[in-house]
Amino acid sequence: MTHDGQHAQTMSIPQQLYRPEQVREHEAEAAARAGIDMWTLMQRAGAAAWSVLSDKLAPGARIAVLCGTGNNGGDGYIVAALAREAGHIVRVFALAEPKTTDARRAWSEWLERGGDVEPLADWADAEPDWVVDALLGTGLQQTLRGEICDCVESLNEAKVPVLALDIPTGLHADTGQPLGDAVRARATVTFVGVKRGLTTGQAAAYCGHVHFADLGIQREFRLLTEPSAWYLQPTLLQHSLVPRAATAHKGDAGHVVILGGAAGMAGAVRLAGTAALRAGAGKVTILCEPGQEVIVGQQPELMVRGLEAGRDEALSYLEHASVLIFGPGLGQRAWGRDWWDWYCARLQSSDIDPELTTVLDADALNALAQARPDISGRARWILTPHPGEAARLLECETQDVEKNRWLAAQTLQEQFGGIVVLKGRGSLICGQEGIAVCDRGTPAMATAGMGDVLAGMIGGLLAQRHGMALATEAGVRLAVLAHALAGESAMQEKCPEGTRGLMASDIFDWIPYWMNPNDR
Ligand SMILES: NC(=O)C1=CN([C@@H]2O[C@H](COP(=O)(O)OP(=O)(O)OC[C@H]3O[C@@H](n4cnc5c(N)ncnc54)[C@H](O)[C@@H]3O)[C@@H](O)[C@H]2O)[C@@H](O)CC1
Ligand SMILES: Nc1ncnc2c1ncn2[C@@H]1O[C@H](COP(=O)(O)OP(=O)(O)O)[C@@H](O)[C@H]1O
Ligand SMILES: [K+]
Repeated sequence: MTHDGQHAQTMSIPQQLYRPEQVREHEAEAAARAGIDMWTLMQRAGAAAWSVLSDKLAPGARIAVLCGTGNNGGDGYIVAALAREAGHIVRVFALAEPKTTDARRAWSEWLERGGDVEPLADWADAEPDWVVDALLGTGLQQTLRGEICDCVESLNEAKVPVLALDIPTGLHADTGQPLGDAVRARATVTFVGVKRGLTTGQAAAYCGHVHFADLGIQREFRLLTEPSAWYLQPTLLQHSLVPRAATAHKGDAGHVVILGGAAGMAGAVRLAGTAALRAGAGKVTILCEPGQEVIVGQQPELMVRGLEAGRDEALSYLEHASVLIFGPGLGQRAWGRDWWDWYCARLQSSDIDPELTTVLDADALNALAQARPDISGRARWILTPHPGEAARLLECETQDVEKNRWLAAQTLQEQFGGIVVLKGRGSLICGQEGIAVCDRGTPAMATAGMGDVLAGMIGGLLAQRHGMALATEAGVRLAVLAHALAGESAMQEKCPEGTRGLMASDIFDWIPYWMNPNDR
């Protein structure tokens, strides 16, 4: 067995993400164009996985390699052989004999070199320091059952560190949802193209750190198929958020108008308004329920006006707005509902410019879900639903949204137009340019008001987009990414590795940090 070192290197996740079928369909042709056969590709996959695993092991470590009957199992036999060559104690446990030609070759080479294959159910006898999950890769077809399911369950219970090959067994490589149960891996090394299911849904709970190995065929593969999604990386902020001109004045940085803040919920508009300012908006005006001005006005940079619902005075603010954020703290009482009706009517009559970039958030999304007015596509909407709001808009259950977040985001975009941000771990941004995913952020961000801050950041950044030569969709992607990174930084500052106790307002100080990536 050759150790193909040159192509065994792993790299950071590239921007291009693919559906698993794309990888399956094109990997053989890509390999052929690169002048290698599938056996060589399998050897490279095994070597790449070994290079990740070997960094984690103490000398003489015990390793259990769990192999399925497909090519994923084939990769496993190769890792096993390389680990043994390196002097580790390696035992292989298999579901059954391999079924594919290449996997059989890897299996027989393992046996020829004196390796043994034991029944899968006995894996725990090895008392392993690390387990290699080579049970199922992209060939997973249905919910895990029987022996494989028992094995995954016992593996997760044992809490032993696992390196998953290509994808943790049981995780759907497109949706990032476990089919029944799935392996909770410490790390995953994925091959040829990064499957987009590694970046959203439940993936973060199963994949651990994701490594990527292109196996030396990336160039050929990319020529054969278009990416299905784009992976957002912090470097994007550096490329896109150019410094403001030395001669800038506040008029260049746009005016954000926020409509919301009913009695008892004024905090939401205050959070959104402050976030817009921290994102760099030139000025921010809040239109809230009369009586709430004092709460909003405690942030002195915010301009604030209490307005009874349906007052056309609001039009004079919107005429001078670069961006409208409609919905934070709008509430579901008459005040909020009447503003929604007013908005729909004024949009219909073009008293509100249909070109006005408008972030619809929170209760404006609930109003949209209930009323379903015939104005979608008339406005430059950016919808920012969390999965619950998305379910209301799609008239389904939250779990249906989570089952396939790509599909949910795409369907919302088709139904309502504009740009859709489906929030939650692995936030998706879907618009004319396709779908992008942000898998940054922390569970500490699952707290009240964090969505208001995001709406504010989107509005604040888009208000400046002309000065920055930034397209709207690109601006939304950047705001989502900067929001997630600001959340990570704020939690890191309070308690490295912490996951609770963050407040939405804690991230304000980190917004300028991520909005100025070129200035550091
Ligand atoms: N062909 C090659 O040389 C290469 C293959 N690669 C590996 O090959 C994998 C894909 O290989 P395969 O297409 O053979 O697929 P898998 O190895 O993922 O598994 C397919 C086998 O599992 C069975 N199966 C599917 N769902 C099941 C379930 N729920 N319960 C029990 N059994 C189930 C199928 O009937 C089939 O026998 C990739 O994920 C990757 O790890 C990569 O290493 C690249 C190179
Ligand atoms: N586990 C998580 N990982 C990463 N980001 C998260 C996580 N949970 C929540 N977030 C982010 O925090 C924000 C919460 O928004 P939302 O649910 O609208 O909260 P609220 O309505 O209370 O303001 C979203 O941007 C979401 O993507
Ligand atoms: K696997």
